[in-house]
Amino acid sequence: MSCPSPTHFAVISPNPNLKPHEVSQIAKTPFMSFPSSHTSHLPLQSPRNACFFLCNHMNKQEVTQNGNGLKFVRGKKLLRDLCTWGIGGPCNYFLQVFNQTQLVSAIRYCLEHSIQFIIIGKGSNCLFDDLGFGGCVILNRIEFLERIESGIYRVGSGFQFNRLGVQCSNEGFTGLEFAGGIPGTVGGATFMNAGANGQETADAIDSIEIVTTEGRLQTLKRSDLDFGYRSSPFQNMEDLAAIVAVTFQLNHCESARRRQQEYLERRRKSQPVGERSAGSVFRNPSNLGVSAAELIEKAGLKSFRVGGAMVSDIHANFFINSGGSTSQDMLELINLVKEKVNQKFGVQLKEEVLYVDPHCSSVNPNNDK
Ligand SMILES: NC(=O)C1=CN([C@@H]2O[C@H](COP(=O)(O)OP(=O)(O)OC[C@H]3O[C@@H](n4cnc5c(N)ncnc54)[C@H](OP(=O)(O)O)[C@@H]3O)[C@@H](O)[C@H]2O)C=CC1
Ligand SMILES: C=C(O[C@H]1[C@H](O)[C@@H](CO)O[C@H](OP(=O)(O)OP(=O)(O)OC[C@H]2O[C@@H](n3ccc(=O)[nH]c3=O)[C@H](O)[C@@H]2O)[C@@H]1NC(C)=O)C(=O)O
Repeated sequence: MSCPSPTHFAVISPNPNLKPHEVSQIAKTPFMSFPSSHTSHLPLQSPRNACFFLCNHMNKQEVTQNGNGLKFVRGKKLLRDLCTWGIGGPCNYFLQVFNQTQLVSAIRYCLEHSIQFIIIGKGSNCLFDDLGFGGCVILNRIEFLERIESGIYRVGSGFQFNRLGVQCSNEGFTGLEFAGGIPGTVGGATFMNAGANGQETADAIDSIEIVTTEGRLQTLKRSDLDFGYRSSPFQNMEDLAAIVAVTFQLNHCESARRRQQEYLERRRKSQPVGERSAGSVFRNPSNLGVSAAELIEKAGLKSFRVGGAMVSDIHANFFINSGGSTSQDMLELINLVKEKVNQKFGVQLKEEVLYVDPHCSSVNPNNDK
């Protein structure tokens, strides 16, 4: 399906049966439940209609300002400019927040006006839809870094994770060397429990500050939280609005800097750095002793493509937007690869990337709990 432009949205009639509360309803839908041509399977009262309904109002007002002076850009911001895959249509509301006060204010505004919202960092683990997103995208720019004491860093959730990894390693602390090449934010890495080279984000965390959907601030101790491979309690936390800051506790280590540079070098050789990707598309299957990439390569799928979406010829678990990939191309490629790997090896791959439904919150389809 081609990407409708904002003007295209404007001529589509809203569904007259749709009530405002249905538009803002949070409906978490697993990635895997989307067939490759899901648009043709939608029932009439689907949230996709809700998206048309919202988008139909887009261009009337370009900026909405809330009581605290926050400016929401209306209907103009393209999601493809906010993610590493470079895919995605317009979002109905968009704003950037630079501190906790702005974040809380934005969340309250969305809640009071029944506008569904998502928080994004670098968009390095997201697949947006060509239809865009009918709610509000809040871009996290909370980027402070405080050195509390030796080896203890309190960092804004919008701080670049790779920058943090390089900085801590250069200062002689171990625990985040792997972060050196990860294109996300501290918030995204904590939410996903990002990992590489045998290290994981959660292992370096001391505490996490969050805002709840009621606008309350809470500090959670790492020792009270249950993290797993690419999983965090935040993926299932119903009253989480956003992670605001994370405190890391690291140990001194002479070789941290060298190790960080080695990891980065290894990444440059084994991954398609510089291409438009979202990192690993699938999680590695647990307890099989084989990686998702190996299975995809052995199924003969390196360089396999659907439209502008392509399996990387460098690393088979990286799918590339080789130019002009639509969200549909990428979804179809993901589904085809899953099918073929399942047919050949009887292994059901599970996505690591998150699909942001145009009318729903993004979801992690593979929460292990
Ligand atoms: N190992 C590697 O080489 C790579 C790893 N990655 C992983 O993906 C992560 C993605 O980071 P990033 O690009 O910043 O994330 P994204 O902008 O891609 O956001 C992905 C999702 O994470 C959640 N999220 C992000 N920030 C916050 C926050 N502050 N509070 C609460 N939830 C948040 C949101 O989920 P929701 O909308 O459901 O709330 C969001 O939809 C990386 O840090 C890493 O873990 C990505 C690429 C390569
Ligand atoms: C990129 C991500 O994280 C990466 C992380 O950077 C690397 C490095 O530690 O290890 C994981 O990849 P990975 O398991 O594919 O690691 P690699 O070391 O590249 O490959 C594992 C095995 O697969 C083989 N391999 C790799 C690529 C390929 O095209 N074909 C292939 O057969 C390799 O030879 C190796 O034997 C993380 N991915 C997951 C899903 O766990 C991400 O999360 O987005």
